[in-house]
Amino acid sequence: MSDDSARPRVLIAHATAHGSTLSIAERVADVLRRRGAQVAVRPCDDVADVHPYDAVVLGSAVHDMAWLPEALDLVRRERDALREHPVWIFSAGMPGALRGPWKLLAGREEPKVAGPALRELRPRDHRLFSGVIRPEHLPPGGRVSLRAMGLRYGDHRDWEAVDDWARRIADDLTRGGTGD
Ligand SMILES: Cc1cc2nc3c(=O)[nH]c(=O)nc-3n(C[C@H](O)[C@H](O)[C@H](O)COP(=O)(O)O)c2cc1C
Repeated sequence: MSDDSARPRVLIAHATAHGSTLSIAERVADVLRRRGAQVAVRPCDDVADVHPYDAVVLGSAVHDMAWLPEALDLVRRERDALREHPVWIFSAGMPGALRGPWKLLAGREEPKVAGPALRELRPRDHRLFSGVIRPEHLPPGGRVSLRAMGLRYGDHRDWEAVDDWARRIADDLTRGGTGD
């Protein structure tokens, strides 16, 4: 697609504490750009207005079963405008770091962590991706409880899962899924 007016403008807003949510946002952006979209990747705090965009992808790291405050602020601030847009949301957590019975937690966590965004924005889809978790990210108390859960520290990002999700978004946009 060479005519810019025909290329969907997509905002990918993210909230990150240690960078893995941003890396997922950038990966989604790469896929969408390859599929012809014009993509801006911005921290949630820097998003003043979503009106210039045709579609929005919103992602946050998960701390203590909830999105980071700056992502929740964006949902509150831009709720009405976001509801006029097709929105996809993702969370970056640690399902891939859990073992054994604790893995079951991940399925239960998925709808809970993005609760306010799911309720307020009615997104087309939500994914909980695995990010990166290192001991130095956690307070000492958190390290103790996560050790008890058999947490595996490390980089658990699943790029194939991220690419697959981004391709689905691109397919939806190509089918005219911008709601126009
Ligand atoms: C203080 C703290 C609390 C966390 N709490 C959760 C949680 O409740 N559920 C979860 O799935 N992941 C949790 N995580 C894991 C992070 O969400 C995960 O490492 C994510 O990739 C971090 O994204 P970021 O690198 O963009 O900050 C927590 C991480 C930290 C540092």
